[in-house]
Amino acid sequence: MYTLLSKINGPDDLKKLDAEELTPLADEVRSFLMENVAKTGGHLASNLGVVELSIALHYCFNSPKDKIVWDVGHQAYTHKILTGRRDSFHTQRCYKGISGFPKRSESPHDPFGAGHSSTSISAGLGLAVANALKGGDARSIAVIGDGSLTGGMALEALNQAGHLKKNLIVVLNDNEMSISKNVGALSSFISRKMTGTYYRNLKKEMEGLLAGIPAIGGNILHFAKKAENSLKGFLTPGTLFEALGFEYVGPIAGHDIQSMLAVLENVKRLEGPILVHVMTKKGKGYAPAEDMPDKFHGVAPMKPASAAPAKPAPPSYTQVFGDTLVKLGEKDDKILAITAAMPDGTGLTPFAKRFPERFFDVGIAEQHALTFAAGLAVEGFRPVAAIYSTFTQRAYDQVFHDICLQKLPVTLALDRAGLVGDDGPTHHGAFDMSYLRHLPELTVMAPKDENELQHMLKTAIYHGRPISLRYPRGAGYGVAMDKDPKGLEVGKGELLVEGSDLTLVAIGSTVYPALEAASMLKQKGIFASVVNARFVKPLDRDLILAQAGRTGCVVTVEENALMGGFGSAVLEAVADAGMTAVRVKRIGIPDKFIEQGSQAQLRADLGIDAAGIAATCQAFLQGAGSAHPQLTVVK
Ligand SMILES: Cc1ncc(C[n+]2csc(CCOP(=O)(O)OP(=O)(O)O)c2C)c(N)n1
Ligand SMILES: CC(=O)[C@@H](O)[C@H](O)COP(=O)(O)O
Ligand SMILES: [Mg+2]
Repeated sequence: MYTLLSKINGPDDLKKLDAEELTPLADEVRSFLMENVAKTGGHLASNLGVVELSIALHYCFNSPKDKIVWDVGHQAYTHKILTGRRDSFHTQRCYKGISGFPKRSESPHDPFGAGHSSTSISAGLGLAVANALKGGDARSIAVIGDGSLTGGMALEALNQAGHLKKNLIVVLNDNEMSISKNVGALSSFISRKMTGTYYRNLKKEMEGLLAGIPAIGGNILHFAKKAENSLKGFLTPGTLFEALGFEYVGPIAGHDIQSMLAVLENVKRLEGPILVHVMTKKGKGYAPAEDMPDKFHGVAPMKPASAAPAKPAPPSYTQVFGDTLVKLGEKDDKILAITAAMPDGTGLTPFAKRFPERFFDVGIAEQHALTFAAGLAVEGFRPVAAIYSTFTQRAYDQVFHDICLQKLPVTLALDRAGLVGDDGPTHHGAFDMSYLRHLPELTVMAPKDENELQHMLKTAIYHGRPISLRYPRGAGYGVAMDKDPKGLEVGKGELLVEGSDLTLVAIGSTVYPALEAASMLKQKGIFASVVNARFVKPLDRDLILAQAGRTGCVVTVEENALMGGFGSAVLEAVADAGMTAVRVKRIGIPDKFIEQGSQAQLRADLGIDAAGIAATCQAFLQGAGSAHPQLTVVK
């Protein structure tokens, strides 16, 4: 079935093929991709769109000597398949399998890791400058999508690259899509149709018009033809990139391998910064993905036809967030919603449809998103910025400098907080409770379930000061939802169970597992109190310290880094209160990066599931340390 692909164990094998064999190879790669992603899940449409481009790049350049850096890297499956990972590709994004993104530790053909967008040009430039400093002749190629080009870092890198004039090739993969339709002035400019049929029709009309002018028409037409290049240069994306010091090449057809080979062979011989503009179709080769590239950006593993129909899952935290925001938005037109290129992922699409004038997709621009929100808040609006926890790390200074320092009422809705699963270490929302709780003026909270999420969202929007709430990827518990969201008392937790032997203090996604652990412990004659802390800051010290004083033994649980996280806040409270007799044990994410795997598997590995919590409590009570082995270290 994969007669050509089976011969390729690296780029050197690829180069042994005749150029004419590359198109049938692309067909095989496409089938291989579909077959495997159907089993593992993953990023489909983006990868289908760059099969030919990936083959052309590896046919023309010499990886690993030449450095091919993929932006985000979610579209690097063909790159991986061609660089010695064909036979391990079935493990991509799986527990202990290969990563779904480029990873230096995985292959010499991955010169730079990725997962977060807009880093490839900076990294590619760094590699290029290093190569020049070493007197090398390797080429550095950054492959960036039109969506990722809307990230500020990309523009910062273009700016420096154009200035330095080092040998750097930027391949712009323009499919006019981010996850959803790409947005922004830059996107429409770089994909303008002046280079397509519209330009050709315009040219034909102009020629007819000029030729029709008596006597002098012929001369003017001759002049116009000579001026055409500058007209085309003026009207096409080249203008922008050439103004930044790049040689602009394109746009070229990104599914025509032969023409790409011709262009890339020429580009190889050019010096200085070059931008090759490649037009591709996201989802190419699979009609449903071509028609709905947003829906097929990320796909779950397909259930075998024989599998019993899955019972309907409870609404996800994301859905509850989105629906609650619409409900609150109906009553208050000061509520505005902001996303950084992820309307679907953050659940804001219903709000966008209902209130289009109060919804803003800023592109992959988290820093801008938060300062834009701060500007809106200055004028009395109630902006809600919905950004994944991990991507909010991009905008830490904006939270401090623009929101907290100015005490502005911006709501940070951090989705995908905690362990996200198959996307692995680049995407786990492992740090937000740590990187936010030390900022003055900011309230930090996390709901125990989807019903408490709706109440926390209302609490946040009407809090009138900087505030963040974080919630996990995936379904809620299917708990009964109160009819309307109601405000909570800020800084107040709740005592769920009272016990005498130890106090379990949990927050967010670890509250229900803590309750379950308490039941397990009760079977063993150990009676634990369970506190739903609700707030990392301000912590409900009265409640927690009262329970700590009663039992003398506290175990905290969080789906966040232990370093500076929620447990640290409890430790500080106990120490500040001088309660030297109270023993505290913290359960959470140790000082390591956590690899990919299912959320359930990773929670079990970390001991933040019910069984792990119960085991640690029992061991702690009996004076031992944690009952859980250390995590494998991510190399
Ligand atoms: C900093 C950051 N924000 C958001 C994301 C989520 N994300 C992953 S891919 C993507 C869209 C990328 O669009 P583009 O670069 O055009 O690639 P395509 O999928 O079209 O090939 C987004 C928003 C991310 N990976 N990193
Ligand atoms: C590559 C990328 O960053 C996004 O596609 C991300 O994988 C989406 O994550 P969710 O599947 O949790 O929305
Ligand atoms: Mg794109």
